[in-house]
Amino acid sequence: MAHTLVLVRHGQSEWNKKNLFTGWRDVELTEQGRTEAREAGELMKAAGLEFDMAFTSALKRAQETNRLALDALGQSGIPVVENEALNERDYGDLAGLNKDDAREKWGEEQVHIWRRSFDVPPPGGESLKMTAERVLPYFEAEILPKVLAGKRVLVAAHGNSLRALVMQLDKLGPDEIVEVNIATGVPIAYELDDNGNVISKKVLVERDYS
Ligand SMILES: O=C(O)[C@@H](CO)OP(=O)(O)O
Repeated sequence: MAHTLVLVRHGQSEWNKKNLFTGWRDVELTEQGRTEAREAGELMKAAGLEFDMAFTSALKRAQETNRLALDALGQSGIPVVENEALNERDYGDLAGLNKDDAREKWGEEQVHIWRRSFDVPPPGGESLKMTAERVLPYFEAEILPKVLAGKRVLVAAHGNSLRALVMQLDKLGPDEIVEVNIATGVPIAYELDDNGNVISKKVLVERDYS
């Protein structure tokens, strides 16, 4: 039997729009972000997807995306579990800084290492590896067992918490995940087998990363 697991990153946030490092800062969606969230719901509906439950982070940009997508799907009544294990990676001292200003100050290469290396944390923050070390145990303990028990599950979260999940599901190494970017509001629909291995993966829309 094929099990349904769909990942969706939140829609554009106020700080995505302003090009600021965000991390655990609890910023709002923009109007465009709300539209992206509704469109994600419509895309999932058009793909024939339905859910029994949803997981989201403790941050409102993911929670609102989840809510708007489920509304658009006509599934706003399903149980939703919120947990900070699914939060964006903590950007530490970079949170609130402009990404272009940071490149000017520390150089293109250093900022790229902080943003996309696997195990180099930004100052005072979390690397992708550290993020994965809290996302994956939560996934294994709380999400995957529900999926394998037959629940169709939506996970609405963040660029880097979802990269950790994609790394695990797609069996990517540290050198491969650094190339993966997950755009706002894009549903990634997986079918898993009874052992949690991926049978199929569909990215429901192409969108540029921001
Ligand atoms: O600022 C952030 O929290 C993240 C996601 O928007 O940025 P990055 O593109 O560096 O992963």
